[in-house]
Amino acid sequence: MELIRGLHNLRPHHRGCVLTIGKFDGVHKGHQAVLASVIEKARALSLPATVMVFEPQPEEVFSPETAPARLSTLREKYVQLKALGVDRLICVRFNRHFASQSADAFVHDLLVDKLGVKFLVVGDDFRFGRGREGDFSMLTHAGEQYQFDVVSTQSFQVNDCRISSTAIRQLLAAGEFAKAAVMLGRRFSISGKVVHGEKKGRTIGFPTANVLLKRFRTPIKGVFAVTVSIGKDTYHGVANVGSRPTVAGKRTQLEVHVFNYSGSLYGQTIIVCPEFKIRDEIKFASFEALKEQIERDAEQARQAFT
Ligand SMILES: Cc1cc2nc3c(=O)[nH]c(=O)nc-3n(C[C@H](O)[C@H](O)[C@H](O)COP(=O)(O)O)c2cc1C
Ligand SMILES: Nc1ncnc2c1ncn2[C@@H]1O[C@H](COP(=O)(O)OP(=O)(O)O)[C@@H](O)[C@H]1O
Repeated sequence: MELIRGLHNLRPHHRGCVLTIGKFDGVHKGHQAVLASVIEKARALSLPATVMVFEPQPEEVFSPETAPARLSTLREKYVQLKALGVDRLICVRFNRHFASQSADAFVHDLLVDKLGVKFLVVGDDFRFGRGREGDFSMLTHAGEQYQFDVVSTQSFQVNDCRISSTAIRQLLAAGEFAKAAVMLGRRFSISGKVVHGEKKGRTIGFPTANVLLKRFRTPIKGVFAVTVSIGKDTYHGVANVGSRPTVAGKRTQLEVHVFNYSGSLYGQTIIVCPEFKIRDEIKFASFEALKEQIERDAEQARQAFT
C-alpha cells in the first residue's frame, strides 16, 4: 500500500482512483464493509482503492480539550487498511488553513484536478469545506458535472446496535473488551515504540517498557492484565495506562511489565492487548507502596492467565 503523507506529495500519475474519505478511527466492522465495497469497485474499474484520512483528526484541531479518545494512530490505521487490501492511503495534514478552503475548492482542486476521482464513497452526513458548507448533495451535483459517481455508505449494526467509533470507545472505557472486539472485528490493542523512561522500574524488580501514546487521548485508563506481542512472540503481562502520579509523571503513557521476559525492548514496536481491567491508577504515598501494589497486580494477572 502506498502512503502519501501530505497533498504536496501528490503527482500527476496519482490521478484516477476510487476514493473514500473519512476518519476511519478504529477501522471497525462498519469501516471494513465500506472498504470492501471500495476495493470491489476499484478492482472492477482497474483503479487504485484509495482512502483519504485527516491527521490530526478535525476535532483534535478545533477542540483538542474535548476531542474524543483515539482508537487508532495513523500508523495503526496504515497497518489495518493495508491488511484489508487498500492500495493507497492519502494522509491530509489537517489544520485551520486546510479547513478554511471553500467546498468548491475542495471538490475542484483536490478531488477533480489532483485526484481525478472516478467513484467516491462517503457517509451521507459527510461535510467538508469552510464552515462545513459542502455536503452530500453538493458532491452529487459535482459528480454530474465532472463525471464521477458518488454513493453514500449505510450504517452497519451488530446485535441491533449501530457500529461506531463512539460505541466502541464506550465499551472499551467500561472494560467490555469482548463486546468491543465484535464491533472492531479484532481485539483492541495499542501499539507503539518502546522509549527510555526514568529507569526506576528495574530498581523495584518491575522493569516496564514505556510506550509513548501518540494519541491525544486514550480510550482506556488504569491497570490491566495484557497480552503483549513482541515480533512473532506473545507474552502475558501487566500494564498501566496513566500519568503515573506517584512519580509526578506528566503525560499519559503506557507502561508494560512483561512476564518471563528479559532483554532490551528499546526501539522495538510492541502491541499491547488489554484482557481485563485490574484497577484504576492511584497516587501512592511512596514508591515502596507502589511496588507492593504492582506485586499484587502481577499476581492477579498471572493467576488469571494460568
Ligand atoms: C502494573 C502496573 C501498575 C501501575 N500502577 C501505578 C499506579 O497506580 N500509580 C502510579 O503512579 N504509577 C503506576 N504504575 C507506573 C509506575 O509508576 C512506573 O512503572 C514506574 O514509575 C517506573 O517508571 P519507569 O519505567 O519510567 O522507570 C504502574 C505500573 C505498572 C506496570
Ligand atoms: N520483563 C520486562 N518487561 C518490560 N521491560 C523489560 C523486561 N525485561 C527487560 N526490559 C527492558 O527494561 C526496560 C524497562 O526498564 P525500566 O527500569 O522500567 O526503564 P525505563 O524507565 O527506561 O522504562 C524496557 O524498556 C526493556 O527494554
